[in-house]
Amino acid sequence: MGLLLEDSCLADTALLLLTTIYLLYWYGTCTFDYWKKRGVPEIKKKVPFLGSTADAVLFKKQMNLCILDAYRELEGHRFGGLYAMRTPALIVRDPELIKHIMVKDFSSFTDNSMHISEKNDPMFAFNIFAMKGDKWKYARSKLAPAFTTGKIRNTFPLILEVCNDLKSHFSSKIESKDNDFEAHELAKNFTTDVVGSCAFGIKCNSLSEPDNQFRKMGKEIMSPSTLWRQIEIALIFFLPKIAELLRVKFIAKYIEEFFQDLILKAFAYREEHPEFKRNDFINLLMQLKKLGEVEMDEIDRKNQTNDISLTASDRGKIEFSDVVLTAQAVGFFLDGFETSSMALAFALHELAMNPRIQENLRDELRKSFDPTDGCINYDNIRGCAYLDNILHETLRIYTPVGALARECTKRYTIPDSDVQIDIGDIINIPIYGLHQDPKYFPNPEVFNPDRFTEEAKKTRPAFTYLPFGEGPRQCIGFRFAQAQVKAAIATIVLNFLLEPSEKTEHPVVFDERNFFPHAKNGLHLKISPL
Ligand code: HEM
Repeated sequence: MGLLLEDSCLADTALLLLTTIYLLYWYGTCTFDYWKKRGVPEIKKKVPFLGSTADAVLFKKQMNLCILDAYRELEGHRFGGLYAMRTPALIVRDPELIKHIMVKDFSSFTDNSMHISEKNDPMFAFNIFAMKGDKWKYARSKLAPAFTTGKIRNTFPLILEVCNDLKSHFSSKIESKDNDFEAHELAKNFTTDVVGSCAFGIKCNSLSEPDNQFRKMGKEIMSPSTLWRQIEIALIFFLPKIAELLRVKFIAKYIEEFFQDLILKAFAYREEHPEFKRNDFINLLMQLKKLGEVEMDEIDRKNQTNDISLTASDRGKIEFSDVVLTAQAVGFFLDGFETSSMALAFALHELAMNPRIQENLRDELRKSFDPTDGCINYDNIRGCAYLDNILHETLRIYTPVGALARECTKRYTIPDSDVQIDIGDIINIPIYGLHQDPKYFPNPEVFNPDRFTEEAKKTRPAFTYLPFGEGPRQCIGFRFAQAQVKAAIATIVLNFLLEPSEKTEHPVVFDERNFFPHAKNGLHLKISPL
């Protein structure tokens, strides 16, 4: 009798276990026929729960390389399906179709696929990258005048101050015969100081004191130090509904408070001292707070770009409260910090690996800058075509944002097909795949800035080179990013010789544990006097 009871208990447990396994398996795979049902070709790899992104989620491959695999597998197709974990996404390969999605038919794809709660995580939710629909349009139209050529020109002297610190930093290293440096760490310290000065109005000296509080807080946002924070951030990106339910925040409370405090103190000081003038982002945020808009000068008006003229209705009107304003300054970390640091670090790496390119750049810089006043200024740096090409080629090979995920906001039929895209469907723009396609960039692994001469650009289709995205949602900070990265490169190349060190690894091996393309073993270089 006892044995019989035990047997039936075991059978019940086994049945329960099998049912649970079956249900879990069903849940982990039930979306995997989405593209097949629509007659869309798709990526073969579909791991339960992890979909086509299993290699990235399991840290087997860096995200950009996963994007490249998917892009290559769909060779010969204009578009195809993949599964970002369980979520179906349509990867679009055809540049003409990409143009439709990003520009011509933008009204069907106005949002990035990101769901962040304003209540729970305001500093991330009010970053315009995460904002949606009319609210995004309103915020973007109000913030765009803060990023014009004229505004960057005004801010440029602050960037140059940090460049001078960079020069002194290297000079004292050379003096003390410590010629080796890790380019990514250096670039992060440089970018932190630029963000501190230009966006928060403070001097943080991360180049000489890399352990300062501002640097530490910036680090916490983008590279959380504890495993628990890493899990929380993975939840926000991969399981946003659960993250919201658990009230997980991307910007942790203590970080939020730190930056909020800095901004409020800066506002208070400037209100008490109206004679204090500084051409930084705080100044522009204060205009937004007081006047409801950022003032535009004659040059801004003359060069009015698409994004400034974006007409926003009052339907999306938001109040530029202290939290919303702080979120814009924190955006320099969220959107601009990793991206710009990577661009600078990899550019230095390639210049060290390519002495002829470095020498040509030095020639161009020497001709462009007047050595008597020793001054780099915004206009002559913008006029350096070769420097521009070097930055573009760096962003092609080491694309910081390897793919974009847009959400369909209005039902759409793909031109020249009968495939319907429904509201909520995700569109993936495989930027890194395009940048590595030999059809557009022959010998894609070779660093060759001449791909970006005016003549060379004419030989390939538009929408095949997209490091800053395109259309109304294009990177709002692209001019600022280029200004700071170019100023740092020019400062270094004009004053020092860059060379590989004994520890340099080339080609770079990407760290599979990092969402962004980081060098697994660092970017070790050597600096010497000229
Ligand atoms: C090399 C550096 C940078 C790269 C490669 C980069 C790249 C990008 C890309 C690919 C996008 C998405 C564009 C799209 O959806 O079409 C983007 C958006 C954005 N970027 Fe950047 N970025 C850089 C630096 C910066 C900087 C310095 C800022 C300063 C605040 C910034 C602020 C933003 C913002 C706010 C958005 C969202 C725009 C919107 O959705 O309306 N970025 N960036």
